[in-house]
Amino acid sequence: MIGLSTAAEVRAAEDVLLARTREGVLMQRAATGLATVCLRLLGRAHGTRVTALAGAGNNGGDALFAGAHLAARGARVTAVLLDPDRAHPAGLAALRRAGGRVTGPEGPDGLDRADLVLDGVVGTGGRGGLRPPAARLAGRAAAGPGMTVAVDVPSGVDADTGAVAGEAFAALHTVTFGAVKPGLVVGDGRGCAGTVHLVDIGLGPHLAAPRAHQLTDADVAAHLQPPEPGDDKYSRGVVGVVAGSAVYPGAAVLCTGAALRTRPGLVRYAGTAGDGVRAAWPEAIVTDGRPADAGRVQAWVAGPGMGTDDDARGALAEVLATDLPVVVDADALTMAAREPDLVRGRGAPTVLTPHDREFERFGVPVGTDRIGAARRLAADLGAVVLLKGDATVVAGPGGTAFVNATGTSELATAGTGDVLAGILGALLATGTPPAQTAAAAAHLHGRTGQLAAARGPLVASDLVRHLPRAVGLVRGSATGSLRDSGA
Ligand SMILES: NC(=O)C1=CN([C@@H]2O[C@H](COP(=O)(O)OP(=O)(O)OC[C@H]3O[C@@H](n4cnc5c(N)ncnc54)[C@H](O)[C@@H]3O)[C@@H](O)[C@H]2O)[C@@H](O)CC1
Ligand SMILES: Nc1ncnc2c1ncn2[C@@H]1O[C@H](COP(=O)(O)OP(=O)(O)O)[C@@H](O)[C@H]1O
Ligand SMILES: [K+]
Repeated sequence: MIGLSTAAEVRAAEDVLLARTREGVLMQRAATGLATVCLRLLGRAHGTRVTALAGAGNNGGDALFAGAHLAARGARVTAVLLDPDRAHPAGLAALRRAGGRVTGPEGPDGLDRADLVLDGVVGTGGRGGLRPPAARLAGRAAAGPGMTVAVDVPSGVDADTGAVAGEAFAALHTVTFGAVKPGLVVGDGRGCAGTVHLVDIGLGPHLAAPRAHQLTDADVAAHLQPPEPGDDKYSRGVVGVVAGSAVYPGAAVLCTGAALRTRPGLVRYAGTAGDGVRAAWPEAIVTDGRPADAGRVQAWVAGPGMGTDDDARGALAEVLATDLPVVVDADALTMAAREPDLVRGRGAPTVLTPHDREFERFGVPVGTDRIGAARRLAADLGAVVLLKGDATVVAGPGGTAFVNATGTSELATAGTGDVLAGILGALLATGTPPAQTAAAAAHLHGRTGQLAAARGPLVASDLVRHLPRAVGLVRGSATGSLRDSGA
C-alpha cells in the first residue's frame, strides 16, 4: 500500500527530522535524489541544456541544488530566479560554484532549447494558481522541447487535493520527497504530475499514519485468492444481482457476468431481465421475482439499469433492509439520493458508486477536492463512497480513503460501470472490509480496462471477457506484463 500524506503531515515529519539533523541535510537528500532521477531520465548530463525555474522558497532551493549537481556533471544549467532578491542563498551559491548561469524572470531563460526543465517555482508552500511571471514561464516550458520535471509538486497544483486554480506547470515527471502527496494522483493535479517518482529523505518513521492510500497489485491479490481444496460454490461468497429491466437488459447481463468472471462461485439474479441473463449466463441462478425469492446470498448489487419505478424502489428497499453488504449503483443511487434514509443507519456495509452527476444528486457537487467530497458524503450516510473518475476515489465513513492507480480513459464507455458493480459485489461477498474491498474492485476494473484496451477501443463486454486474465495478472500468476500482453 502506498501512503498518501498531506503537506501538513509531511511538514510535521520534516520538523521532527530538521531538529535532529544538521542544517541543510534534508534539502541535500532531496536535491541529490532529484538530480539522480533527472540523470536517469536524461541518460547523460554532459552537454545537456537544463533550465531550472526557482521560486523564493525551499522548493526553489531544491531546484538550485539539483541544478548544481547537474552542472557539476557537465550540464549547461540556467537558473531562472522568480524573485532574484529572495532566492535560496545556499542553493544559489552552489549553482554558481558549479558554473551555472543565473537570470531573472524576464531574462534569457533557454526554455526554447532546453533538454530538461526543472519546476522549482513553488512546492508544498504554494497557495492558488501560479502568479503571472511563473504562469508565463510554465506556459513556455510546456510549449518548448524540454522534458518537464516538477520538483516535489507541479507548481500551481494544491498538494492535498489536486485542485488547480488557474495556471499550473504541466510536468512529464514529478520527483516528490518523503511521501506521495494526494494532489499528485487525484483531480487535475494528476494530469499535471505525470509519472511520480518518490525520493526517500528519511521521513518514514516520523510520518503520521496516512489516511489515504493507493493499492498495488500485491494488495489487491489478497482479495483474489484462488479457491482452496475445501471450498465449494457457496463458501466462495454468493452474490445477488438486482439489475436490468425490459428497457435495459444489457446492464443485468454485464453486471452478472462481471460477478461470475471475478469469483465464479455462485451468482443469483433477481429482476425483470431474467431471460437475457439466462441466455448469456447459463451459470447464473435466475429468478423473475423479488430479491427475497432469489435464495441466500452474502452480498447484493442493486441498481444497474433497474429503473426507478415503484417496483424498483421496493426491490432496493428490500435488499437495503437485509443485514448484508449492498452495492448501490446507477438507478439505485438515484433512488437513494431521493431517500437517503434508506441507506443511513444500516448496520451492514453499503457501498455507493456514483460518478460526478450521480454524486451531485445527493445535494452537493463534487468540486475540486474529490477525496474531501467523497469523505463528506461517506460520513453523512455512514457508507462507503466510491466516486468514479479517471482516478476513482473511495472513502469510508471514518475518513479512510483510497485513490485508484489503474485504468485507462478507454473505460469512458457505456456499461463499464455495470461491470465495476459486478466485480465489487463479488469481492464484497467474501466479507472483507468494505472500503478497501471497493478500492480493490476499482483497481481490478482498471487493470482489466488496461488489458482490454491494449488492442484498441473497448466496449464493456470486452472487460467481462478479460476479467479472468486480469485476475490472474493481479494474483501474479499470469505470465507477461500489461505492456507485452498483446491482449
Ligand atoms: N522543510 C524541509 O526541510 C524541506 C523542504 N523541501 C522543499 O521545500 C518545499 C516547501 O518549501 P517552502 O515551505 O519554503 O515553500 P515553497 O517553496 O513551496 O513556496 C514558497 C514560495 O512560493 C511562492 N508562491 C506561493 N504561492 C505561489 C503562487 N501561486 N505562484 C507563484 N509563487 C508562489 C512564495 O512567494 C514563496 O516564494 C517542499 O515542496 C520541498 O520542495 C525539501 O527540500 C525537503 C526538505
Ligand atoms: N476518462 C476516464 N478514465 C478512466 N476511467 C474512466 C474514465 N471515464 C470513466 N471511467 C471509468 O469507467 C466507469 C464508468 O462508469 P459509469 O459512468 O457508471 O458507466 P455506466 O453507467 O455506463 O456503466 C467507471 O469505473 C469510471 O471510473
Ligand atoms: K514545484
